Amino acid sequence: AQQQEPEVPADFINVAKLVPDAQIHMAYLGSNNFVGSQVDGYQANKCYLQQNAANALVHAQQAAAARGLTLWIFDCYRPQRAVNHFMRWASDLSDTSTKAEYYPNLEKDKLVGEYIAEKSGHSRGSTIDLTLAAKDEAGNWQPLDMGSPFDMFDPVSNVGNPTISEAQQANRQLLETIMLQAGFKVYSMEWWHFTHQPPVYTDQYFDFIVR
Ligand SMILES: C[C@@H](N)C(=O)N[C@H](C)C(=O)O
Ligand SMILES: [Zn+2]
Repeated sequence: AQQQEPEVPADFINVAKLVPDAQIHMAYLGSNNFVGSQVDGYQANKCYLQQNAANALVHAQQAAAARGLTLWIFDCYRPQRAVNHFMRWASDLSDTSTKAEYYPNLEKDKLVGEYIAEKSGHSRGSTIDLTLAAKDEAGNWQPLDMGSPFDMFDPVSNVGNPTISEAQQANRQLLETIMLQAGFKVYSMEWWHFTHQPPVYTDQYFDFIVR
């Protein structure tokens, strides 16, 4: 008999329904990510979060909008099978095809732990990876310059890294302030990674497919 796929938990929300103006660009749905291919468990460009985190994100979007900006989302709930895919990728030290773009200064065997979690808050539904975006002259949203791209696994992505410009530091600070005021805490190693406080689930790792 075919195995049943887990359902979306009742208290998980499709964020686009609450925050329709946010830009959603789920990084692990396509191949433009550190794995270099579509990641297991992502089948749609949808951001799911646990209800409390989703409600809080409404406030973050309002604060961004008040400054003429919008939230630009890279990842939200992450199925455990995606994390398992990351771990398979990380253990294959012969595949370094994305090194130049995503971890130019670190060895691949140093990524799991500080930069990629084996048990991720994303799979508990209260964690989101995001940045801020502004409209360009043509009226298209463009991510602000944060001094390093999303998923650049490198000290330059650490919060408080002193080597980036003042403007880049100010952009990171603005993102952190907006998210902090909405109830999220930044992860010190990655300027884009925020967890809503207190997370509702602390040791449950969900595995429903994003579709
Ligand atoms: C992989 C990166 N986007 C990320 O979210 N890292 C943290 C540590 C995680 O995997 O939870
Ligand atoms: Zn993250």
